[in-house]
Amino acid sequence: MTWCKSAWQKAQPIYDQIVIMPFIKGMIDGTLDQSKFNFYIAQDARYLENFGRALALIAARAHRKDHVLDFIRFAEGAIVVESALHAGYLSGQDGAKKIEVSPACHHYNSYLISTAAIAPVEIAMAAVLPCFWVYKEVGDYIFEHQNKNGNPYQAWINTYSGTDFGIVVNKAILICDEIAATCTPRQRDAMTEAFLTGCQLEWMFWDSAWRLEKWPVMA
Ligand SMILES: Cc1ncc(CN)c(N)n1
Repeated sequence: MTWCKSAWQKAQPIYDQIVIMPFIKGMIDGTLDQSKFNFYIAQDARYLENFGRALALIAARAHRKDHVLDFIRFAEGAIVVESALHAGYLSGQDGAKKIEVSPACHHYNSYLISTAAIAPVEIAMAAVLPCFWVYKEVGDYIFEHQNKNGNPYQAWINTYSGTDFGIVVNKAILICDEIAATCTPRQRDAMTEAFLTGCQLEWMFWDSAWRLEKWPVMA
């Protein structure tokens, strides 16, 4: 079995919990409270900047030249394409850009940047894989089950269930399998651990938006 298939099998319980989250159910039927979605999208704009920087760091550290180019393109996709989707949603929000980064977003950003900067590069690649793969699976799931009648979250659903994003995700999966095939069992285990941490952080990100998460103590 490929590393990716085995890692996804281990992540399946987390994925199963993601698709039943109230936030995801609200996107499926289009009833998600607008304030929760606005919170999510404003946090996600801050996340995407850091995700893009993490991908650029991995590009700089990748051993293979084709992987350097792939990660440069991934970084561009996060900063240009995904951010454009967010800009569309954010344009209607007053002062959304001034929002304070939530604890979950802060934690996820720090994990991505520190792992991309100093972890062995195969672990860094595994750590960012859920950012691609979980979103594709969740996007497809929402697309299949969605209420299409005036769903306000249609642009989001179309982006993450779309074929363009699917091509990028398949590439990220392929790269991780190529790298894992050159690793020792111990290195592959460390990749799996990083992948599972990323999946948990994806769950936490949606959960934090549902709760409009605040810091327990204010500055
Ligand atoms: C938190 C999160 N994770 C992943 C994605 C998809 N790149 C996203 N937009 N936001």
